[in-house]
Amino acid sequence: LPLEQDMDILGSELVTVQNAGNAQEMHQSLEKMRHAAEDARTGTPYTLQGQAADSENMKAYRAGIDQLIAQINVVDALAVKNKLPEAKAAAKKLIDIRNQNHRKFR
Ligand code: HEM
Repeated sequence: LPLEQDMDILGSELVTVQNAGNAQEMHQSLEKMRHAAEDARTGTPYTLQGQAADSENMKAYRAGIDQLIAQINVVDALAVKNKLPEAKAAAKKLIDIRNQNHRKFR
């Protein structure tokens, strides 16, 4: 998918994660977020168009996506243990990671 579409999926699924009424619902949205992030990892932001795939900026972009995937995995590990409040607390870090990376790459 185009990067914007992956980002739209991240955005709508993040809302579901934050408002999930049970851990299973949260888990399903986190799987969709992980899938969208993995696809976004293969894309190029508009701000970096024309830069080589192995440029420092593109490496930094993929490192930001990897940081997001790592935190998705932290949240999901809590969700599959049915620790909903802890998972929601850990999901707040997803927003910090989004904001930091949007400042750099969006
Ligand atoms: C949960 C985390 C995130 C959410 C909810 C999110 C959400 C969004 C949304 C809604 C957009 C606008 C898409 C549109 O124009 O339709 C966007 C754009 C963008 N985001 Fe994210 N984002 C997240 C994490 C990240 C991360 C980690 C990065 C980079 C490492 C990133 C890079 C970008 C870029 C570059 C754009 C502009 C689109 C482009 O250049 O093609 N985002 N994001």
